[in-house]
Amino acid sequence: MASSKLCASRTELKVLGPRPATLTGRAVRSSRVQIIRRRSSTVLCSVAPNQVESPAAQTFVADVPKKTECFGVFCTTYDLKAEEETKSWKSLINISVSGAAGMISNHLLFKLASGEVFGLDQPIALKLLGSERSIQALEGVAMELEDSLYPLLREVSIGIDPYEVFQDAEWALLIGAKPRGPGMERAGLLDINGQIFAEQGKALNAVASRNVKVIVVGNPCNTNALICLKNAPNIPPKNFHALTRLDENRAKCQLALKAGVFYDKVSNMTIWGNHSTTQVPDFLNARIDGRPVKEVITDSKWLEEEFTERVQKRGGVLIQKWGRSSAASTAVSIVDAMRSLVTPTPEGDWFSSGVYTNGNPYGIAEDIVFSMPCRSRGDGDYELAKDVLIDDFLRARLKKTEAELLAEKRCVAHLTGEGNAFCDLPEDTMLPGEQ
Ligand SMILES: NC(=O)C1=CN([C@@H]2O[C@H](COP(=O)(O)OP(=O)(O)OC[C@H]3O[C@@H](n4cnc5c(N)ncnc54)[C@H](OP(=O)(O)O)[C@@H]3O)[C@@H](O)[C@H]2O)C=CC1
Ligand SMILES: O=C([O-])CC(=O)C(=O)O
Repeated sequence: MASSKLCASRTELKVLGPRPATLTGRAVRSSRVQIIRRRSSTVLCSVAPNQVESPAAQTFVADVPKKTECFGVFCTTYDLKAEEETKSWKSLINISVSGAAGMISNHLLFKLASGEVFGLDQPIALKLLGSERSIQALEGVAMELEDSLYPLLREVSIGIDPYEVFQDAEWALLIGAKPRGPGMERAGLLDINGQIFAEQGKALNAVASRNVKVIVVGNPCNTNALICLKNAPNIPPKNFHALTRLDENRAKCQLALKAGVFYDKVSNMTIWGNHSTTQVPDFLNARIDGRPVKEVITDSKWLEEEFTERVQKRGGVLIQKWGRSSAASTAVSIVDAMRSLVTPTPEGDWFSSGVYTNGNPYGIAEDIVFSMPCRSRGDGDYELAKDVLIDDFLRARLKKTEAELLAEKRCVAHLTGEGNAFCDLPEDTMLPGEQ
């Protein structure tokens, strides 16, 4: 049962729906209870016993609705067990998405709603986070979701307060972030976006499911994920991921092209390190048709130089051609990343994800978010892959991307609760999409 935080105006409280019913064994849900409109601009929130008040809640003054609201057709009350088709469905899961009015989300939300990640017996609720800047656009997104008539999409709500939108989230897909503009140093981007992810980490810590799985997409995603998890001490750090699956997919495609095979023949593809141009696509451990890549592609110079750089800079080349950054393929890779956590990894294979380093077997520095090879039993959790080779070439590359992440970490110490920031980035390295 989705809970709702009762947030009312000082002068008037208008509940447009019935209170939520808690029926043992029956999945009756009512989103309508979440619609509480206010007439005055000063808002006071009365917090239900199991809920936490947003720090900003008492002082918020704006015309934009702050309260997360169910949208249109998704405000109807329904009983998931009432009809034959839905009787066998699993209980609904809550997915919160930030940057929901952005380009990546515009692909991703429709994939989630279609059942691509969780299957055709898994109803979902989408809780969309926007901002005052994007709230109108977000309504447009919600209208398109309405018009798509997805059977599995049972609830959609929109809001601008992470403390509302992340309530009971079982998945949090953190996509919204300020893009790096002309002349902006990476350090500046780290600080601006880091503040967004510190705030969202606090909100997740306060109101999300204790077992929420968090995938950070907004760049610089590794360090944003580190900031987020440090601000969410009540959620296991292992639950946080930085998206490097797009890089993995890009690397598989390049190897397939070079080997003259279809990309489903490429396995064991690790992206190590940072989602930046220091990332390391690992051709030592990857396989083509079950054979080590180096046996199939004997051109070492191509592997060490051209392949590596192509993957590292793929995003930038795409922006040059397309005039905007990868949105569709990023959305696909988010679906891949989620599916990899909820379905068992095929025997002998693995997938890449930026995860918290805490006792890793590869000699990577601890206490950063570093992309590594992972395997899952399909229960949402993962373990690091064993049987991974590391030679001198790979070790040197790992050290470079590790140094970058350690420097990024020092740059955001003020946001992770580790003292004063000291920003000495080794060089102003780029995001994959930057020129
Ligand atoms: N890890 C990966 O593999 C990849 C990561 N990315 C990253 O994903 C993120 C989103 O990309 P995409 O959807 O294309 O981006 P969009 O430009 O479409 O923006 C997404 C959302 O970010 C928020 N945003 C935009 N501008 C600002 C701003 N000036 N300040 C604060 N927030 C802002 C907005 O949400 P709102 O106003 O609602 O807050 C916006 O809807 C970017 O950081 C991008 O670099 C992209 C591709 C791959
Ligand atoms: O730099 C960006 O915004 C895009 C990006 O991460 C990528 O294409 O990998």
